[in-house]
Order: sequence, then C-alpha cells, then structure tokens
Amino acid sequence: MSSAKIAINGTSATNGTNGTAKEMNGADLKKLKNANPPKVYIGSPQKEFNPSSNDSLDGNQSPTESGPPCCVEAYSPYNSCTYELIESVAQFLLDRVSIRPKIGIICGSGMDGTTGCLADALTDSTSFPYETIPYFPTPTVPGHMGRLVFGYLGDVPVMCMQGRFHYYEGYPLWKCAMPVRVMKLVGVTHLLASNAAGGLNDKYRVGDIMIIKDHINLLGFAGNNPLMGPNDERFGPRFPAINRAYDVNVRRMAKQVATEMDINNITHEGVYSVVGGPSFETIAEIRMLGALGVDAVGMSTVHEVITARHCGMTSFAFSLITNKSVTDYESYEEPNHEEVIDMGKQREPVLKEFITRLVKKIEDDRDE
Ligand SMILES: O=P(O)(O)O[C@@H]1C[C@H](O)[C@@H](CO)O1
Ligand code: HPA
Repeated sequence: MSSAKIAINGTSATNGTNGTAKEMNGADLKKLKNANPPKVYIGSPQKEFNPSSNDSLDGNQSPTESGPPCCVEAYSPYNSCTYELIESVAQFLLDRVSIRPKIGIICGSGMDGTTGCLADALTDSTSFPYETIPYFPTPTVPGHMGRLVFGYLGDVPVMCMQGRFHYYEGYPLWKCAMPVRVMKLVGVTHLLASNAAGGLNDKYRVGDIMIIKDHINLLGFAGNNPLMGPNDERFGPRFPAINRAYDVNVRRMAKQVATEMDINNITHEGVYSVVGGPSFETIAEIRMLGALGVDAVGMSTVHEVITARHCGMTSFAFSLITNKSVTDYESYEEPNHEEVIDMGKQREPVLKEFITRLVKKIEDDRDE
C-alpha cells in the first residue's frame, strides 16, 4: 500500500491510498503529542500535563504521592474530570482537523466494525485511534473498533465514535460518557447514538429499527448516574430535566427518513432500558422490563444521552433489534454477542443510509 506524508499543523501523519483518509497511527501521534503537547490540567491542585514525565496519557493511573492523579482514578464513580481537561482534549483534536462538525455520531455494536461501517463512509476523513487521544478510555469489547473519525457524511461534516465504552467494561458511567463532553467542546450541537438491543415488544422482529422516544434508566434507579459527583455549571445544571431527552423534532425527521426509504414496516418508536451487563437478562428480568413498558433492552446509550442533555446538546438515538428477548422458560434460545454483531453487519447498508439522510435533514434544518 502506498502512503504519502501530509502535513497536519506542521507535523506529519500518514495519508491513505485515495488521498482522502488520514489515519494517525499510535507511534505518529505519540511523537506528535511530544512535539506539541496539549495543555492538560490534572487533579487538584491543577497541574500541567507533561508528556515527557511518567504521566500516562490515558488517565488510568492510580493516585501518586504528589496528589490526586489526572482526571480521577478510572474506577471512581464520581466525575471529577475537569472542564479544563475536557477542553484540552477538544483542543487537541481541533488543532489536528480542519472541519468543525456540529453533529456527533456514536456507532453501536455491529455498526462500528472494521470494514463497510458508517465511519468508512466518511470522506476526507481523519481518524484518531482512541489510545492516541489524551485521557480517552479504550474499548475492550470484540467487534468494537476504537477510533474517533472526523469527516463528511454526504456533504455534512460529522465526528463519529467508532466504538463506545460500556459500564460492564469496568469504566464508571461518567467515563463511558466522557467523549460526549469532548464532542460538546469541539462544537457539536447534535448527538446521534445507535445501539444494538434485545427486542421485548411482540411486534418487533430481528433486524428492525426502534427510534428511542424515552428510556428507563435502571442503573440510575440503583443510584448510578454519569452526572454523580461535583457538578461544573459550565457543562450544565446540577439537576437537569431529562423528560424531553429524545428530541421530538429529530424523531419526526427520522420518521420522514423511514418513509422516504420505504422502511416503515421495520421502523418503530419505543422505550429503551439500559442494564449494566455484561450478562444478558434472565426471563424474570425480561418479564419485569416488559411489565414496565420497555420495548427494547441494551447496555449503553442512556448515560451518553443524559450527559449530552446535561450540556445542552440535542439528542437522538435508535436501537437495532439484534435479537428477541427470551420470555419463555421452555425456550432453548440464548442471546449471544455473535448474533448481535452479525445482525449489525447485515443491516449496515440500511443503517448507513438512514443516518446519512437524517444527518442531512438535521443540517438543513439547522441552516433554516
Ligand atoms: O454498544 P451497544 O449498546 O450497541 O452494544 C450492545 C450491548 C453490548 O455491548 C453488546 C451485547 O452483545 O451489544
Ligand atoms: N440485552 C441487552 N443488551 C443487548 C441485547 C440484549 O438482549 N442485545 C443486544 N444488546
């Protein structure tokens, strides 16, 4: 494969074969960071990040004698990742890309794979493997890539998380949702999140799309919320309202897109509930969720949407129904991650088209 060197802010990164996709590899970016370190303030009292010291870039180091470490210990349930730190991560990205996206996309399981996925459809793209972004977590789940990709979807500038972070990976909820705040400070106003989910609603079939109109935050009921801990008003209020989390206008546009694509027969609107995972649900749990009015169940999205709403972003999310939730004690069926990934891949073209058209509508609406 041929590769040309191109200049990004005076330093070099590798340019792909077609001249439109720039992949920053780990080694290049480590060099880049050392040459041009982001100003990152960590802990309290604030400390300037020094890439030549032993400080880790991933924010996962444990407390040291000199005081609290970076943005907090990885497993703290309380978010003390400062506004300044998120700002510095956003600045790190802004210094290295020229586009200024207003729409941020999070790709769910099966939609964030290695080839043919949404992020691959972006043109003029620059991608940052997560491990090369200061303080970013890194994904551990098979089938989830770990890249932040900037580029154009159709002619709309977007930034796209190809791979997300889940609570069951061991990250606290605030850390799972930390990239949403980075998006916010990059300038994103609209969050579009997708996920894979088990279908509880009898009308849903595997492969259907459910536009999320509301959620039940089971983790929140159990006293776990991404906004726990000190609140910085620069992000948003201490007690944000969440009852209008899934924007009615964007949902209307999504339904228009479904009509235009002639996929109304596989498109629904319903209630999503988050569980902690990684174990799938028992039959009793599924029956309980059904009785609560849940249409689909998954392991993500809710903490991202709460974080986005907290900082004033417009949010929209949808589920791909990758499996039917088992409700029958006589059944031998068992949900598994492989079928989740397979269904995501099968539906990739439809979902890509769905998101591309929706993004265009949002952009046109913003311009009006
Ligand atoms: O990232 P999402 O919510 O799409 O992933 C779902 C939940 C688990 O990560 C996985 C289970 O197969 O799919
Ligand atoms: N339960 C929870 N999360 C999921 C499921 C499920 O059945 N399918 C895909 N993600």
